[in-house]
Amino acid sequence: MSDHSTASAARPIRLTLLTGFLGAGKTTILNRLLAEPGLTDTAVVVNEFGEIGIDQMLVEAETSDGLIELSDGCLCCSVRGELVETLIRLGERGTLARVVVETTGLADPSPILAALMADPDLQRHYVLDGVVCVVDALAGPDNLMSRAEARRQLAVADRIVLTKRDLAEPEALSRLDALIARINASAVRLSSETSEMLAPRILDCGLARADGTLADPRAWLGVVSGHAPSDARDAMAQKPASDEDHESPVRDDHDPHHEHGHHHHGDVRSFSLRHDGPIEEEALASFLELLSAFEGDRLLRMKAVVQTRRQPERPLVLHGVRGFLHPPARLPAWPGGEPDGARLVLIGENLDERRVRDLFAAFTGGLRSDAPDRAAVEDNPLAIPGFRFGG
Ligand SMILES: Nc1nc2c(ncn2[C@@H]2O[C@H](COP(=O)(O)OP(=O)(O)OP(=O)(O)O)[C@@H](O)[C@H]2O)c(=O)[nH]1
Repeated sequence: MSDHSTASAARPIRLTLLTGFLGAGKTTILNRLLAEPGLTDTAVVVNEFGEIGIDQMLVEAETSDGLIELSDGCLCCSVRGELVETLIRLGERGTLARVVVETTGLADPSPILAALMADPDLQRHYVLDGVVCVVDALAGPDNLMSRAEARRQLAVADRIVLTKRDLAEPEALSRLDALIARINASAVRLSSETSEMLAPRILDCGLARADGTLADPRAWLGVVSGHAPSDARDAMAQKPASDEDHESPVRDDHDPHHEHGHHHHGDVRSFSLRHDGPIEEEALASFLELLSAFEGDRLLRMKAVVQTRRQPERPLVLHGVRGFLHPPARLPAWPGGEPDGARLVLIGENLDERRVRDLFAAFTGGLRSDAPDRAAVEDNPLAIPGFRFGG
């Protein structure tokens, strides 16, 4: 890591979360990233789970002055302790431009994301650049079918890097493709086999660009993408879940977090909501409030770009993890000058897609004949068929 004093103290540090199931190839990808030019003023935080030192030895020597290793167990369980303190300490140095946190293969990344959104000290120093999930093409399908952590890691990703394609049979690859499409259709996918540099393809994928400007929100949502071989162009047009889609739920048989109150036996999937034209600010706020109250625990991640009535020329950007909503941001203008209504991408575990769609329809005027209307919902949110208090 260079000790440049050029890094602006006022500019937030971009944080990348590098996740992926045990043995997926995270350290291999990290080593490759760090060998590429341009990763100056970067620190790497590695969490180990009972294997202290092993990954540190694997991460190449020239990065060692920027490598911090955590050792107090699973990152998702200790997130409010050592990781937060380490990140704050790094932030206070004032010289860093980027931090990459490699999670253990068993970590659920969403508490880490939620801490980033909820902790004022972290917010002062950091902006989330993105979540990169490494998926092993050989073991990936089985991991995704049987392990909740693997699904959660994939679900919250902005970028998915497929490794070990060289070892996988074509059938396994197409099974993996289908699982990824179901769990997270909007993330950009790429293969580690590429000879291209990885950094430009997996870093700087958040809304805040390195130069302080804002990226195209549609690319951030996964609506457009110039990178992926199987990008998310169609993700926004995904069909609503049908009963058929639930025929083979991906189940968790070995969730080690059951003692910590994490959900398991979950069906993790993504879907999107779309509204043409602007939405009233109050209606949006009410929708989000109810979404958070009733489905917050099951919402792993939500991203949205919304045209609102009072400032239709300035898109509102929303970013939520579980019950936490990042402070909404207004972009100066619509990319290309064309307002694009409202687009929301929701990724959840056991999320009731039908109820969320009904709720959205109730607040945006797109009512179906069998859905509650907005007045009824506002008078009595519990009137929504199937909603139970406390979700
Ligand atoms: N054939 C093949 N092997 C790979 C590929 N990527 C990684 N590996 C191998 O897979 C093994 C695990 O890779 P790591 O990078 O240590 O995986 P990890 O996700 O950091 O592992 P944990 O920290 O244990 O969760 C190593 O032996 C790598 O050399 C790939 O694309 N093809």
